[in-house]
Amino acid sequence: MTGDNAIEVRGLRNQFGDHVVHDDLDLDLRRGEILGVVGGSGTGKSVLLRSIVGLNQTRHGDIRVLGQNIGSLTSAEREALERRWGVMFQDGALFSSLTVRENVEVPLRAVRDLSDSDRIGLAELKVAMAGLPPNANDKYPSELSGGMRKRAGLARALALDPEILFLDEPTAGLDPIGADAFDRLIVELRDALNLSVFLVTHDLDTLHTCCDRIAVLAEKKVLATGTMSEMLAIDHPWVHEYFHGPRARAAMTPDHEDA
Ligand SMILES: Nc1ncnc2c1ncn2[C@@H]1O[C@H](COP(=O)(O)OP(=O)(O)OP(=O)(O)O)[C@@H](O)[C@H]1O
Repeated sequence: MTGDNAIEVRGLRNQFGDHVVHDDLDLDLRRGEILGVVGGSGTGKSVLLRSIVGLNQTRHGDIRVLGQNIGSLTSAEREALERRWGVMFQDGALFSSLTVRENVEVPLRAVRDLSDSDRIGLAELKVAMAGLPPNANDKYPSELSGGMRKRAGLARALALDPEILFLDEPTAGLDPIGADAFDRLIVELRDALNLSVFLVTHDLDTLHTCCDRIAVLAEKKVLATGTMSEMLAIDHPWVHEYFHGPRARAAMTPDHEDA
């Protein structure tokens, strides 16, 4: 593990029955970068995210997060490490019976010696940082638009001042203007909070707007990592189709970037 990497995955194998999803997969997330993780449907992007945050039992391979091997932690060490990352799942994964502020308060309740008023104040701060108006605090998830629910999920992921932010398809289902605003927010938050961001996406615009590097999942491993211009030079059928196809060309046009 080098000090420059927030996450190091080595030799990861994930298998469900006889279906091998990952085989000998290596991946690094450098500190302070936004890494876009892309790949065809079913290539195991979500399984990879879930393996790193310990929601998927991995039989083979090493996963080190912030210098610690997640396979060999005591439950107290694991709990302490979990407080150093935040996860925003695709659907926001909010508790429907809690308001937005109460949802963000959930992880804060694990912090000892935090008074009720400080907890509420911190939760409201995170809601504002995620770009929601003050009146969103008292709303229930069912009263929010899809984009607002994603921002509420983001606020909860930021609750404990994480060092690493995991985002699973953050712009899926958003209209282009909402998606663009969300992409810019991710970059602003990374810059302001010095986050390292692991971002699973299908969205080429997000790759252009946000990501410092891209990791392509194919053939059960990370087939390539690099910048967008490095991706454009890769001679692999899926990679070429993805980065040179009609949607890629649209995402790269200057008019589109200025929109
Ligand atoms: N708990 C599980 N049990 C059995 N198979 C699973 C489980 N979780 C994931 N899989 C399988 O692992 C493969 C990878 O799933 P995953 O959701 O990671 O793909 P993905 O790359 O995120 O796809 P998409 O882009 O469509 O969201 C799929 O074939 C899926 O059916």
